[in-house]
Amino acid sequence: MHIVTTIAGSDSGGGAGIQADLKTFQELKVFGTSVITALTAQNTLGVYDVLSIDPSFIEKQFYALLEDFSISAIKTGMLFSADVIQTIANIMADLDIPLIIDPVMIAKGGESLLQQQAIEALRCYLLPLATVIMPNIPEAEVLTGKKIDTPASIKQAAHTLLQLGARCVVMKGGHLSDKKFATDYVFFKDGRSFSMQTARIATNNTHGTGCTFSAALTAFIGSNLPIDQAILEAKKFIQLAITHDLSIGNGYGPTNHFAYHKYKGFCEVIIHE
Ligand SMILES: Nc1ncnc2c1ncn2[C@@H]1O[C@H](COP(=O)(O)OP(=O)(O)O)[C@@H](O)[C@H]1O
Ligand SMILES: Cc1ncc(COP(=O)(O)O)c(N)n1
Repeated sequence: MHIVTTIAGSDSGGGAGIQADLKTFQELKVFGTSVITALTAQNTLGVYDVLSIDPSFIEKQFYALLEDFSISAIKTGMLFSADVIQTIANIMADLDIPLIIDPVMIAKGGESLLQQQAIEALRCYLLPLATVIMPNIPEAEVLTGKKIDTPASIKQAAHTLLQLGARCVVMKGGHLSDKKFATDYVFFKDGRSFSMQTARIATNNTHGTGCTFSAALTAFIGSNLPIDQAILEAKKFIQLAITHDLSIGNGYGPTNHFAYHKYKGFCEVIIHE
């Protein structure tokens, strides 16, 4: 049994954060463990409050896992503050475990999940430790300080993130204006790149898409799938979770974490090398 860890915030609404990650891990048959960085009072309508967890207690959670388990992959989601990022980075720097970073900044409803002062800490301390960083377009713009709206600017931003130390960048295209396709762009340190294109689904039920995608990638990497295959299967997982949405709640509803097993033979992803 492969054991993986999510370091993220709790979403009381169950569609994003720790809850989305553990549901995804369970579906992909890895044993999920967690380090909770913050609690949110949240549903599909919005984030009503955030309670940050003291970094010393975050450290205790992390060390408790490391003492007892052989962890095969770790992901980070909502980290909230510079202190938390520094704490996680200090521990991660001594480990030889693949790290998948979802640089969560803003919830779908517009509430901030990362303090402004934490952006520099993310860039300087955590990003250089990334096996894969998977920003959405607004997050990549914040991390690189450049507007991203053309294929050339996507490539340029990915290269900036690779130069900062990440080994692979998955630029998620959900926020691009393409009405027909949802395209993600993958770039590796060795110069290789490819894109993955799926049909764009007309739905507001996209709460937790980034969390679910990065949790699926963590599960596949933690199960020793080669990285290209892990990224492709994770894209299928999120595409099916969006396609077969659940219509839960009255706002931006969650994705369907059950869909992959039922429909995985029926997901077309167009790859461009
Ligand atoms: N309407 C949609 N239809 C299909 N895939 C989507 C849709 N919106 C987002 N995605 C996909 O979901 C994943 C998360 O994308 P994105 O929305 O860019 O990130 P985030 O959830 O972090 O804001 C990506 O693989 C993206 O292509
Ligand atoms: C605790 C927590 N973590 C992350 C997100 C981002 O979710 P989304 O993928 O919808 O941007 C969230 N809303 N809440």
